[in-house]
Amino acid sequence: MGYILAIDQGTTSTRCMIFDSAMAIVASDQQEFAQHFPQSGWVEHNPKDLWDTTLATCRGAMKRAGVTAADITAIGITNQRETTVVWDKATGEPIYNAIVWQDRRTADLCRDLRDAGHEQMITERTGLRIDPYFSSTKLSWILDHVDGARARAANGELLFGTVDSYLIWKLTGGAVHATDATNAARTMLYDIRKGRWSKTICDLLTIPMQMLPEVKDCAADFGQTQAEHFGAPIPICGVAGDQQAATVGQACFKPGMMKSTYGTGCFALLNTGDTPVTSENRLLTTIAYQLDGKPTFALEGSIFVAGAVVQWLRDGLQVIGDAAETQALALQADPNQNVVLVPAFVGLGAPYWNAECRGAAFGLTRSTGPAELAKAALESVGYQTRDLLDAMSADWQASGVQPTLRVDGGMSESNWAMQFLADIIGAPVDRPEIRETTALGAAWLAGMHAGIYPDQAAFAAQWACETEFVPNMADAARQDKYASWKKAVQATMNF
Ligand SMILES: Nc1ncnc2c1ncn2[C@@H]1O[C@H](COP(=O)(O)OP(=O)(O)O)[C@@H](O)[C@H]1O
Ligand SMILES: O=P(O)(O)OC[C@H](O)CO
Repeated sequence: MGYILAIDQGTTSTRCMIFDSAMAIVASDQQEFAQHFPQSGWVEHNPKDLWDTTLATCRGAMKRAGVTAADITAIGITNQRETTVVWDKATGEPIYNAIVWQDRRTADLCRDLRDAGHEQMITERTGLRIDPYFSSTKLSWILDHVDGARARAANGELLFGTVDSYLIWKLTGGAVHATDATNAARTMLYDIRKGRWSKTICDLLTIPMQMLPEVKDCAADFGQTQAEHFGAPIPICGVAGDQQAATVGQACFKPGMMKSTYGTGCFALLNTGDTPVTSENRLLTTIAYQLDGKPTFALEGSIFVAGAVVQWLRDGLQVIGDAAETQALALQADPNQNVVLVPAFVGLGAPYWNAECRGAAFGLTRSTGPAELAKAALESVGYQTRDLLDAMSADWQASGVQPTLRVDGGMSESNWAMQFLADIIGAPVDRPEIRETTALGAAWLAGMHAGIYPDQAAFAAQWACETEFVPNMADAARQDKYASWKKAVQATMNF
């Protein structure tokens, strides 16, 4: 006993990490899986891949750690959010691929909902904007496009879930159909103030409420895994969407604390305490975590393309062989070229919310090469974060945002990108010693619920900074560079 297994089911890979009783990582395993792009702007995953990689990485990590199910006290699950799965209640078989959070296929349906005047009602309840990003219109699309699905759903034959729900269902052998409040808050079907599914929105989208999972706290009993998966049952005691798990893992427990995670996309969450703050600046209001029945709220800025721009340099343009090469390239770039890259590959998220525009590069010359493009790619992530932080400060002026930004995720490994981030936001950027904050957050939720990990205050006291990036750019240069970015974004949206 004494180990916690954290499953981190992300957009491009599934990871499993085993933490010991002191919350140190003793082993991990990771598997990538296929991304499917059936049409422009569409992104799907095969749910079988999500499940298979979950099982394989859990077993792999257990083997590496030399532990059996009997050694594991509890499982914590964290997941790519919003991604939508619908499956047959009797067989557990999905009726369609998982529609991924990045997928824009429901842009028209979202426009229709806005044009019909539903945005205010939906935002008041869910804290979200009407956008294809969230689960509800993806669910509606599946019910409309899979033969007979609406009727079967109405008949109680189909279940809906975000990826956490689907994995819980599979792990427990269909015994538990549940999610946690943070994942529910991303569906655009959940009333974050009342803490229950919104009948009004379900009726509007003709979604039978019986297909929705039960909503629990982030630290709660989510059932036990079937013995056949890992050799003996293991209780599932913690669940949170990946960005919320990172907020927990970064110990952003006090109002005003903020983290930004740089994976495929970038997601900044600002803890606003027990009050859901309505954004005047096109940010989202969401649940940061829910413990003992009490939600803590956050303002969230979601950027769809962060590390993905580096993947594009590697896989699309093939100008780098590995993500880490961008750092050396950025250092070699000609400082006199002002290349601005707007990576709107799937439109733009916060604070622009433009589903239709696509990416653009400005300031290209004949001597622009991989170095300048790599630099512009890393800079684009800093600029997008600045957009979010400006919006957060404007929304939360009275209470005050703490000046330091805690960062994590794959791209936070890049010292160059993190230094540029500090420069362009004009505030310190703190990178923690434990970079696997998402898995750590899920592990802590599970371990705390199981009674083997410290309470919130003691956990927060353990957070340790590895590097603080201090701003080192003249104000005038910062203003000039950011002004170029704003012009480039406008031009991209006008194109
Ligand atoms: N050293 C690096 N410099 C720049 N980008 C990086 C670096 N290492 C990883 N990345 C980017 O970070 C992303 C992977 O981060 P990760 O947190 O694993 O993402 P996800 O959970 O979304 O799959 C990739 O998009 C990759 O391009
Ligand atoms: O898989 P990630 O880490 O890119 O996170 C995806 C987000 O949860 C989408 O909202």
